[in-house]
Amino acid sequence: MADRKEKTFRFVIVGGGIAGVTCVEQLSSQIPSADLALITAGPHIKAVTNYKQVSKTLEEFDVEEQPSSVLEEKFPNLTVIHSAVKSLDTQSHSLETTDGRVFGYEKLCICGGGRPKLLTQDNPYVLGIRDTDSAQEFQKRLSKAKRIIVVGNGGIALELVYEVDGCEVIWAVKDKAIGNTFFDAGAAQFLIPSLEADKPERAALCKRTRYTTEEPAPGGSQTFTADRNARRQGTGPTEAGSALGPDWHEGIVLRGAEQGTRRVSLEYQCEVEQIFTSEELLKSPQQTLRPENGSWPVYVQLTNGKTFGCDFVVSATGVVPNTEPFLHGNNFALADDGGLQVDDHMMTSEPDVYAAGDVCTACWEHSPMWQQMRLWTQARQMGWYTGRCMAAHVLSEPIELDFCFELFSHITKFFNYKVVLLGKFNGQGLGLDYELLIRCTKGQEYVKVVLSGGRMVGAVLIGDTDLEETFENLILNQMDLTRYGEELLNPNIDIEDYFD
Ligand SMILES: Cc1cc2nc3c(=O)[nH]c(=O)nc-3n(C[C@H](O)[C@H](O)[C@H](O)COP(=O)(O)OP(=O)(O)OC[C@H]3O[C@@H](n4cnc5c(N)ncnc54)[C@H](O)[C@@H]3O)c2cc1C
Ligand SMILES: NC(=O)C1=CN([C@@H]2O[C@H](COP(=O)(O)OP(=O)(O)OC[C@H]3O[C@@H](n4cnc5c(N)ncnc54)[C@H](O)[C@@H]3O)[C@@H](O)[C@H]2O)C=CC1
Repeated sequence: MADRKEKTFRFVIVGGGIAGVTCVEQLSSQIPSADLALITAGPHIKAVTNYKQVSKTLEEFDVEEQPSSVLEEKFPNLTVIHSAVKSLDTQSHSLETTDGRVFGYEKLCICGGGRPKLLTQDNPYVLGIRDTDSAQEFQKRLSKAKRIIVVGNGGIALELVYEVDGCEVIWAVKDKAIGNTFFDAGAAQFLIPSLEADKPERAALCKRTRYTTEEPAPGGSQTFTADRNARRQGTGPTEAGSALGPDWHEGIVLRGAEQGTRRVSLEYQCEVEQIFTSEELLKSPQQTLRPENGSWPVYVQLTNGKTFGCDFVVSATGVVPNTEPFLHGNNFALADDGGLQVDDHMMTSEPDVYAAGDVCTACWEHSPMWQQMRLWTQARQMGWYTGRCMAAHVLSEPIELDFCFELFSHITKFFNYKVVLLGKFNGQGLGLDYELLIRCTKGQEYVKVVLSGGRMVGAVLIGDTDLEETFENLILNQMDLTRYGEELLNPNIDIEDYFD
């Protein structure tokens, strides 16, 4: 491959998602004279706009899908190559794209993102949602559907069950409570009534730039219904490749074939046993497959013994890092979750190769209050820090792990509530060595504080609590809070004044 090199760049970044684009921006601003290439499979790039540092570690921003020319105009030394990398040879420092071109690099950063970890591959009735194309396919299939089954209990499932109208949703979760990747059973209990309530009108909700697509008890159950008439319009361009993100569903119509009602039925503590089509059902001995009445294109048998028919299944069961084209013939160390292992300078195990965002796994010794989650904010932070590391290395300057990796922090929205997560918000890694303080006002706020050895190590804030900055400080400064006891969450005390 080496002798076919068309050009050698000082820096090559693979992937036009948030991690890759932020890395490009950082490198270009630190070393404007450097020859730099962004190689990306998708036709558009994702750029961070309206970035706002909310507090020391909390950040908010919008994301815009942009033509790559915007980036090239901003950084004259940047070349954007729209093709997928199909192979990499770290020895000769070269890579080949699917259109047959070979490029060399001095330093490479892999930001290839992740792909949905589907329940099963190649089943046309099982969909995952990752990028604009898959969201569009979901929307198209939903518009003809009367019932779908959503499997998974993380971010995508939480968003879908709340947003989908005009279609019955059966939501199968492995756990005892909803939203296990983001919060505990108490918070789940606080949020559940929202599934019964009407959604606020759309216009009042939209805060960010939207993604747009073209219109086209073990075994226990719970059912929630709500009427809603809000309608949304969907127009605009399509793209393939980068992950969706905050508010992706606000620009598209998530409506099934029926009118009016949202109906979510929850199946707790169960997994998918098998998925079979109506033809397979007819061939099966009656005792094995016993779905409820009705005729459906596909049936799902759950481990709680129930079988449901539906139009299709959404597998919202996490992501796997997109490492495939980079591994063959190279010696990348992989983490247990399949991500490219990176050290505290975002370097992989191969020389001159860095990685950032969903594709990598942070393998340095983490700060006691930080953990990796494959989130938009972390993709931006990693892309930014990797750009700084790459620049520091070529300039022979020292660089230390960035402060953003001191404390895990995430702002998002579920069921139309603001949700802030800080530190070890679910007592992650603490075993039994922690206590919880909880304050909850139905329909208004849920505040949970995780204390270990009398010090605050994490928090979940749902609703407009206005506590995030104070709690962030208390976690960062590790003040002994023993003497304050439950007063810490006394709603009659202005906690900010308390700690001044
Ligand atoms: C439906 C959905 C909702 C989400 N909501 C939120 C949210 O509310 N908040 C939040 O924080 N996070 C959210 N996330 C997660 C967030 O979007 C991702 O963590 C983040 O975008 C990852 O960014 P990335 O740059 O690492 O990867 P990606 O955005 O996946 O970008 C990867 C890039 O690499 C390119 N690529 C891949 N393979 C190759 C190759 N071989 N050659 C060349 N280019 C290649 C792709 O085209 C793409 O441009 C959501 C994710 C999804 C799917
Ligand atoms: N508001 C936010 O911050 C949002 C973030 N995201 C991010 O996007 C990415 C993709 O989202 P998700 O697919 O929801 O991933 P996720 O990692 O958030 O959740 C995956 C869920 O699937 C469950 N699961 C895994 N395998 C399963 C199986 N075989 N059967 C049943 N359940 C299984 C897990 O227990 C977990 O509840 C994640 O990185 C997520 O953090 C997505 C939507 C919103």
